[in-house]
Amino acid sequence: MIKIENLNKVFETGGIKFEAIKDVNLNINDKDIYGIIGLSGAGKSTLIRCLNRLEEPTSGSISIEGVDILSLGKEELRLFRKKIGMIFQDFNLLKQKTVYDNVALPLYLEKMETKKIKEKVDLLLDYVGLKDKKNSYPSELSGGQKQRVAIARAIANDPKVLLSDEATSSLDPQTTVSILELLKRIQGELGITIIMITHQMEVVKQICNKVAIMDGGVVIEENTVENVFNNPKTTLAKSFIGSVNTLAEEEIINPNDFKGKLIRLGYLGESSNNPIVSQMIKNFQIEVNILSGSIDKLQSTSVGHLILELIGEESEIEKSMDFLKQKNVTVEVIE
Ligand SMILES: Nc1ncnc2c1ncn2[C@@H]1O[C@H](COP(=O)(O)OP(=O)(O)OP(=O)(O)O)[C@@H](O)[C@H]1O
Repeated sequence: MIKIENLNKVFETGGIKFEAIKDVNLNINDKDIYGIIGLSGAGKSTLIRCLNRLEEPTSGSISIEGVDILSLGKEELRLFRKKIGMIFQDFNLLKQKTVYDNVALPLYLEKMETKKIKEKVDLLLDYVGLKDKKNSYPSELSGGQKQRVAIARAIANDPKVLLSDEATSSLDPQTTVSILELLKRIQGELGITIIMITHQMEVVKQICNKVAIMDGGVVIEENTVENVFNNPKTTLAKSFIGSVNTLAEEEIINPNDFKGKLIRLGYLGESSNNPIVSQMIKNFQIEVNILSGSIDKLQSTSVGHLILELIGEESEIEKSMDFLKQKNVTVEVIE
C-alpha cells in the first residue's frame, strides 16, 4: 500500500516560487495498476518522482508498505529504491552496453555472483520476449524492444512497485498495446503494483483499475476507472473520455439546438444488455431522440454512454429520469 498525504512540491527558480504539487492525497493498493493522467505540466512526473525521491517533496508524507520514505537516510534509501523500479518514455538505456549488460546492471550493482546474474538475465530476457537480442545494442532495437529491455532492467531486482513515466508515449498504437499487455502480465504474475503516468486515456482504459486526474498540481478527480468512465465529475475527465470515444459528444451537441431536455446516461456492464430505454418509452408519455452513443470496454466491465433528447411534459420527463436512476443508470442533465 502506498499512502500519499498532503504532499506539496515547490520549485524555486531565481527567487520565483512555483507550486508543482498541491496538497495531493492518494491511496494506492497493492497490485493496483494506478493511472495518473493529466495534460502537460499538470505535475504528474513530479508526483511519481517524489515516490522514489528522485524529487524531494517540500512537505507532506509518503509511506510505501508502511515505511515513511521521506525519513530514510542515504543508505536506507539506496536499499529501499530496489523495491521501486522505473521506466521512462525515452527508455534511458546505456547506448554503449549490450541488451544483456543493460539488464544485468542493477544486479552487478548488487554484487550478485556472475553465474546468478547470467541465470537471472536469461530468465528476464525470456520473460520480455527478447532472448535472441541478448548481444544487440540499443541502436539495433525498435522502440518497443528498447522498452522491453528497460522493463526487464526495472524488474531485475524484484521490485514491489513499478513506476512508469509515459512509457508508451513514443510508441505506435500496436506496440503500445503489446507493452501494456506485458505490464499487465507483470502485475498479474509477479504481483507488482504499477503506477502509470500518461496523457492518454486509452492507456488508462486498457490496463488501469484506478485513475487520478491531475490539473495544475492538484488531483481534481480520483476513482475506479469504471466509475470515472461511467460518471465523470470534471470537465477535464469528460474531455479525456471524449478523446477515446469516436465522438466527443458534448462538443458536437449544442443544447440550444434542441427543444427537449438533453440528458447524458452512463451505465455499467449488465445494464447495457437490458432494454432500459425502450422500457422507459413504453412506461412514460415521452418521445426520445437518440443523439449519440458509445460503449467503452474496460478491464473488468464495459461502460455505455447515451445522449438523449426527451420531449414531453416536465412531470413525465422527471418520472422517466427517476425510472432510469432506479435501474442504476447515471443521469446527468446537459445544460
Ligand atoms: N526542476 C524544476 N524546476 C522548476 N520547475 C519545474 C521543475 N520540474 C518541473 N517543473 C515545473 O512543474 C510543473 C509540473 O511539471 P511535471 O513535469 O511534473 O508535469 P507533467 O504533468 O509530468 O508534464 P509532462 O506531461 O509535460 O511531462 C511544470 O510547470 C514544470 O515546468
